[in-house]
Amino acid sequence: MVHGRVSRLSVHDVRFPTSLGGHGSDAMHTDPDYSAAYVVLETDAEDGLKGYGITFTLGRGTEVVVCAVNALAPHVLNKDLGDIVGDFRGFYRQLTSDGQLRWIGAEKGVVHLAAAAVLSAAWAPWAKQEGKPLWKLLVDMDPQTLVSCIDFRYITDVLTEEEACEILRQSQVGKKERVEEQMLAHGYPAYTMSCAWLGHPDATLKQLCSEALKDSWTRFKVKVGANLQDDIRRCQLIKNMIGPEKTLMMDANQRWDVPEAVEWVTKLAEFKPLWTEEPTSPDDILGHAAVSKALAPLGIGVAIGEQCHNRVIFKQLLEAKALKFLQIDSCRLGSVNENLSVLLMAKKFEIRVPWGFPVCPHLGGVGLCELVQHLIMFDFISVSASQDRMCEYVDHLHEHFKHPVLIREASYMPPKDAGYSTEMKEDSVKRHRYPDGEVWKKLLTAQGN
Ligand SMILES: C[C@H](O)[C@@H](O)[C@@H](O)[C@H](O)C(=O)O
Ligand SMILES: [Mg+2]
Repeated sequence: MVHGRVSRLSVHDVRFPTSLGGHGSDAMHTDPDYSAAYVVLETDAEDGLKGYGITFTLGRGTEVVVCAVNALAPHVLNKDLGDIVGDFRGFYRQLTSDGQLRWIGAEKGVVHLAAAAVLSAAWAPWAKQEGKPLWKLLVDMDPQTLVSCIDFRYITDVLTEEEACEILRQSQVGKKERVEEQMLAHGYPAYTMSCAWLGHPDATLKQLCSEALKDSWTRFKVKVGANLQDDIRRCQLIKNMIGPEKTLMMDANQRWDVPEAVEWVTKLAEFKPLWTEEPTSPDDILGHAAVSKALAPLGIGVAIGEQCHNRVIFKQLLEAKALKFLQIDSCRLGSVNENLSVLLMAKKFEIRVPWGFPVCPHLGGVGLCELVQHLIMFDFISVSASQDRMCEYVDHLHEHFKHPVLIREASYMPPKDAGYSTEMKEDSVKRHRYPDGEVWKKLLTAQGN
């Protein structure tokens, strides 16, 4: 079991100027600078153990998340990591139920993003001291211990602790084969979002798409939603390049009202997208149900999740059959703890619909690929055992991580290094710290700031 008392919490505002190249841009987030509130927990453990946690942001506003992390610090400081992970449910509850801070949450928005980073910073050393990558730590954990990390508050009407344990027990069958014959041999299938950000001109889109085809990618997502004529032109362009056999998905990032979403996507139906992502506000469960119902006859599913605050929203989306593809996000939800509850709920709800709510996580951001890869490995091996899932991939900023993702033949290969892959390179953090890192000093001076 992990040990070491948390002696210091530091949190860094780390930003990458991705907006300069239009990378990461969509119909609502036109100039994202992929950024992170990066948490480092130092301990008094003799091995010099540190915990690294990350939450993804878009540039401005990272300083607000940094503030929220600092506000949560008293819940972590001077605690023994063994006590934290030994009662992970209690620690999750403590962070998310702070009697004053919960008023500006609770379990949503900035404080929840901050809680996710702190929780991840506690998961990372646990895996590290056990000498396992996080996915393996989860896969090897006995069901009782695993569910003891989950806060079931607000979801016991659809998933109890006993049911969650039962799901995990049942999926013991075939686990060894899923690890060895599937994940270690072939990895977890992925799709690429890197070619078709909204701010990419057509020439860039073409070039990136042809490179992706050469690299064996068979599934592509394109940003839509700002201008219908542009969408038609860009979808046509991609479809011409990838051909009818390869898969296309569309992502509107909450741009439309409900009727507008149905009308707009119907006009793009000729490109046969597998899904339309975030057609409208992520808070509008019934709106998504209406869009799902209207688009089902066209064979287009609804995907949503990257801005769904917490497990309660997912519970409702599942109950209302408002989505077809469920997109967890390792930082939007309360780290591994809350993601586990959503994975298990998706499994529980599987029997309600013929398509079974495939979990296809969100990864468009810095560090998300590094984190979520652990969750999908665990999901496939210990929960879903389902072959018809895929995970997003974006080809940005991996070089800043100590243990970057490894993609082979358009699949995520299981990470081998012990830990949660959350640690960034010291030099990258130093150079990209906002506003005093060398990269920003130069940029801000050039902009006359
Ligand atoms: C601002 C971000 O890049 C988003 O556009 C991105 O996360 C996106 O929605 C995605 O699905 O990858
Ligand atoms: Mg998206």
